[in-house]
Amino acid sequence: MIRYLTAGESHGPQLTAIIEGIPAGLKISEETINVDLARRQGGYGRGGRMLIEKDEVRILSGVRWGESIGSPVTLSVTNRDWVNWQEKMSPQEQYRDDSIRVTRARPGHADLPGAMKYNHRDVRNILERSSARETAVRVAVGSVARSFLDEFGITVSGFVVELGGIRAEKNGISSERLREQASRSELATYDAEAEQRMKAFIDAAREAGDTVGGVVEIVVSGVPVGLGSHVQWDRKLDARLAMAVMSIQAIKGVEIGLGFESARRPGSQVHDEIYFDSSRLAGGGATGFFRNTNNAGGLEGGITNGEEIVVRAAMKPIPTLYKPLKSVDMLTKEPFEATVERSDVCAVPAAAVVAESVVAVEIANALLEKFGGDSLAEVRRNYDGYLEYLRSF
Ligand SMILES: Cc1cc2nc3c(=O)[nH]c(=O)nc-3n(C[C@H](O)[C@H](O)[C@H](O)COP(=O)(O)O)c2cc1C
Ligand SMILES: C=C(O[C@@H]1CC(C(=O)O)=C[C@@H](OP(=O)(O)O)[C@H]1O)C(=O)O
Repeated sequence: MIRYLTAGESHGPQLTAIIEGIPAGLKISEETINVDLARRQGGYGRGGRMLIEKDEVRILSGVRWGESIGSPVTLSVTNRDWVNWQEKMSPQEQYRDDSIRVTRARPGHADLPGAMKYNHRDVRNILERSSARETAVRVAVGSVARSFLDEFGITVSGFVVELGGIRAEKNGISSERLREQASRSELATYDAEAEQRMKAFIDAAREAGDTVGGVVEIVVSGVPVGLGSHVQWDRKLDARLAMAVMSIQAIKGVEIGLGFESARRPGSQVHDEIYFDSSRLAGGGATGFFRNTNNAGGLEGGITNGEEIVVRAAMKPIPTLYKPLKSVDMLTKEPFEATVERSDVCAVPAAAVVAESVVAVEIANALLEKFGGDSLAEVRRNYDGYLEYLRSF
């Protein structure tokens, strides 16, 4: 079972994660993690902060000579912007300066409920941690989970499928080609024509001082039948995926497979009919059972059914706008219009990478729960034994 915690403020010295439960013998490298960190930083529509940061991970424990040793893995990502905030974010009392308190709570942020809950008169004590800067180190954690999944031929891909009401069309293209096209896109989408219109939408929002949200889709390929369980609410893999994805800043909706659309259709147009073809087994497939549709998004009863897992998430528009929103000063109770120095206009492509990462952690966890072992070799033995059994089912 993988557990992890993150720590760190947006303008503090660094973000840190400690991951517990990575089996021994897994190849983990800073270079591999950095590829995912760079992917998260990219994407059309981001603001000035991304010009300052160049995220690179440091592995501080749990890895020796390129492989996990079974002890907790500590990862850290430096905040380059911290040099500009050393005194304002200092842990030392001598730097206290009440004149720089932030007392104007921004709508759509954790600012006001957080300040009220934690008895703060300075919103900075809330916003520093509620910021999505934290997702940098979550992506580093996800990257380790991905390396683990790679060992079992499981891939996790994220796409922007809708932005500003513009939908990306798959047009019958194979999953592999979709991934390839998305990897070349500034918006992590696979539809070049839709991408142009999406970019124009972002440009128009920026001009208008407004912001943009969208929908991301995460596809997990190569998952065996039988991860997750129907027997208890907190073992259902669909529930765990929903929680993980919903925990990402600004995500307001999660659906699996057809999701909300399934509520609009009759049952005959929703459920994926079951077929069997023994030649699939002869051809090296894991099982002879198959479906011609995947409206369930790879999950039935909280258990993987061997089809691709498909999770979609709705991201609200970035809450800090150049076009001011009304709010009230926490101390004076006077109304004001929230102003902003810098902010993203759109971070949907970044959210796709973050969602990939949190999904990867949940899938890795479900795999470890079923095939658990303290070393990669042990997990693999358990996995191979199960696959062997499945072929005879
Ligand atoms: C990758 C990413 C980047 C974000 N960038 C910004 C930003 O620049 N400005 C902003 O106001 N919110 C940004 N957000 C959203 C806020 O962090 C989020 O809306 C806020 O913390 C409130 O949390 P909630 O929307 O989950 O309720 C970003 C979110 C993500 C996932
Ligand atoms: C730093 C990141 O995203 C930040 C998330 C964020 C927020 O309020 O969530 C606000 C912005 O930070 P700042 O206020 O420093 O400009 C974004 O840049 C990042 O993704 O690495």
